[in-house]
Amino acid sequence: MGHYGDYQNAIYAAGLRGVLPGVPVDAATLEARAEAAMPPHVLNYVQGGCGDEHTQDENVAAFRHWGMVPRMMVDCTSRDLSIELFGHTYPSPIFMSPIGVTGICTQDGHGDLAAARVSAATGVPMMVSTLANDPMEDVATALGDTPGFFQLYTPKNKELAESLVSRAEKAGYKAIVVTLDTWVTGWRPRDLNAGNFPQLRGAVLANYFTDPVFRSLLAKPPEEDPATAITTWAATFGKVLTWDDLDWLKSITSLPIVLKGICHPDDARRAADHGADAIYCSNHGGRQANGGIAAIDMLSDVVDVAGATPVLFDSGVRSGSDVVKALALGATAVGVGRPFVYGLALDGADGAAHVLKCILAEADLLMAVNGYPTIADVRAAGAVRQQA
Ligand SMILES: Cc1cc2nc3c(=O)[nH]c(=O)nc-3n(C[C@H](O)[C@H](O)[C@H](O)COP(=O)(O)O)c2cc1C
Ligand SMILES: O=C(O)C(=O)c1ccccc1
Repeated sequence: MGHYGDYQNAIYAAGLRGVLPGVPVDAATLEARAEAAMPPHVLNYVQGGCGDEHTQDENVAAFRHWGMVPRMMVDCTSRDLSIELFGHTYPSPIFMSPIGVTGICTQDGHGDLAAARVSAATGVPMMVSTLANDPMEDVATALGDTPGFFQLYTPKNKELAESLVSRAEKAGYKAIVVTLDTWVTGWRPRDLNAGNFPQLRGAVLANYFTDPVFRSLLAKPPEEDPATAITTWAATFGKVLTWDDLDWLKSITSLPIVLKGICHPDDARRAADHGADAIYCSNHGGRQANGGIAAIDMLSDVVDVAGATPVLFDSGVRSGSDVVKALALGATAVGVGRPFVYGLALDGADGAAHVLKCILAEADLLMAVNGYPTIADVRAAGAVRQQA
């Protein structure tokens, strides 16, 4: 079996034939290309965050405070980047974070299906947002043999929540990722200045519009009266969850429950004590609250109290070295967010697959050069240090 790092050889070999990568291999050039190519309202929504975007910038910058320490004289000719999660072995330690507007990031409006095909082709799992342009059942089919996760935005209406969860379970998703930090939208100046919020224009509401419970709340089906369907969506969108709700969530599904948005170690301890199946350390990419600490700077504190409960991580991951650092700080798996969407916008499924392959190639080559043949070695004490 080849290594993820072999993608580097493939790029050089193509170069010898005069074929250059159609989508850049690094995050900065990728983002610049996406800026030039994406429709401004979609770009603003994806690229933007809260307030003056200090937290989202800090998420990226803070990775520089952490440095890997190389080991020598280790046989690294073979690397193993596989991980275990919920009793399943995944070939790579990364996943696609849930991105609610994935659907509108391809010109055909079926970005969720394109991302699912990327997952099928690469084996990188996808977290499918509640906010999708195609119903979760269709996205699940496009995932092929790669396991998928369903990200739940818990509606105020509990029957609707239960319906979404039971559909996810029937469709074959392997976990329910409950997002805790987005029952209300944070203050997003770019979208406010453009007066644009995609959901309020009816984008990415397919999971609601196809849901029998949601439809039963409407006098007329969404196809006949979309405006009322959108208002109904907005009225039921976000339930404030408290710890008591975890028992309810666990009671409505036999799937593992992942709590997304945890940064405080006391919350992580409570999640582990209350039987969450995984903790997802994230600050939503700085899209929900500005002024927050970089998520990566909270990761080891969260891991320290999580005990045997796996900790997933995202927010600011832009490269293979970011992935390895998050693994070294104790993450079980690491989410890639905005970069895969930029790849999708630039070149559809091929572009997004390329972005993920580049991140994996860099991670693999870093482990090779740094003398860490497995993720267990990366997690060994001393692999990463905080630096000024
Ligand atoms: C455009 C966009 C839409 C998002 N939609 C969702 C969503 O539907 N559900 C969710 O849990 N998180 C959502 N997120 C947050 C991501 O899952 C992830 O936490 C974030 O993108 C990490 O930050 P990064 O992309 O800067 O690394 C969204 C993020 C972006 C950029
Ligand atoms: O844009 C987001 O980050 C997101 O996930 C969202 C979804 C619904 C309402 C507000 C934010």
